[in-house]
Amino acid sequence: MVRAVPPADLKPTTYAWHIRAEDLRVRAGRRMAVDGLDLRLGQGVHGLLGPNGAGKTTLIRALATVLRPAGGELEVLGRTIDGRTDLRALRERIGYLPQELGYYPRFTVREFVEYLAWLKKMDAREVPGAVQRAIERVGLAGRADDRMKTLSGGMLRRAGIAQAIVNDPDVLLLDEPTVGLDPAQRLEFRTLLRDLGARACVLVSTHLVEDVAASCTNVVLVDDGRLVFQGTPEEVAGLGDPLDVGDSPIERGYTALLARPRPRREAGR
Ligand SMILES: Nc1ncnc2c1ncn2[C@@H]1O[C@H](COP(=O)(O)OP(=O)(O)OP(=O)(O)O)[C@@H](O)[C@H]1O
Repeated sequence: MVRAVPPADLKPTTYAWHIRAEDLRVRAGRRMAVDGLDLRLGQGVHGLLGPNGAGKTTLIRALATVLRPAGGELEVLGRTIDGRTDLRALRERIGYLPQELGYYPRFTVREFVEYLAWLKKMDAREVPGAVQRAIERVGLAGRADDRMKTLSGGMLRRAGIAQAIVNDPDVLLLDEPTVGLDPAQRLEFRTLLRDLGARACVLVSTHLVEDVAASCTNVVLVDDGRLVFQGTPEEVAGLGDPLDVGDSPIERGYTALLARPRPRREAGR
């Protein structure tokens, strides 16, 4: 059967921002976990910070087109994310590491990354080389032909990062990628992030404020489903004072930002 391609999918898309959200609302279960969020992100590495339950995972799932917005506007690579847009072509240009990675335990690392490359409709001739490169970039070349079920937690995280980057995405969404990585791997991951951010828009959620200081060009702080602050790590570091809780200037700045009084929500929102 020949599928009619909607005209919007044939049009070349131009966009000012890789990600643009206006008054975005996204439900997680029955809760409006993202509730009135405005955000504009371009190329670079954006560190997504916020306390537990702030809405980071829900935001990332909406950007990955897993969750559909309940209100407001969301555009990724110039495509509107709503119930009407065909998202297939867009998904092929997004890399996504979910907080909880699903995989077949009997797949090898190579098969796992190949499978995801296939789902992203990569050109079959390019797949073997792209898979090998992605596995090398996350430092798993020595385990490429081992089954997923034999990997440690940190190695699984790295396999997850490999599948997210295999298609050289324009938007890369990484939900807590450094969980389980040992200190040497975290340092290598910072270098990888900087490298990826040189051409793509990378959004990486983490609780490790120090990682953001070391590898991100931009800090995005959310709390209670809304954007609280967006700026450089240096700006965050400049906001703290010695009495704020934290072991480093950026940690103290982060604490100070979260403690700032914020406008109340309107009734009914
Ligand atoms: N499936 C769900 N059903 C109901 N509530 C949910 C569901 N998923 C998330 N929530 C709620 O939505 C809010 C935002 O959750 P989310 O996981 O997006 O936050 P987060 O910033 O990623 O948190 P963490 O740092 O703990 O991972 C929280 O109050 C959470 O309890």
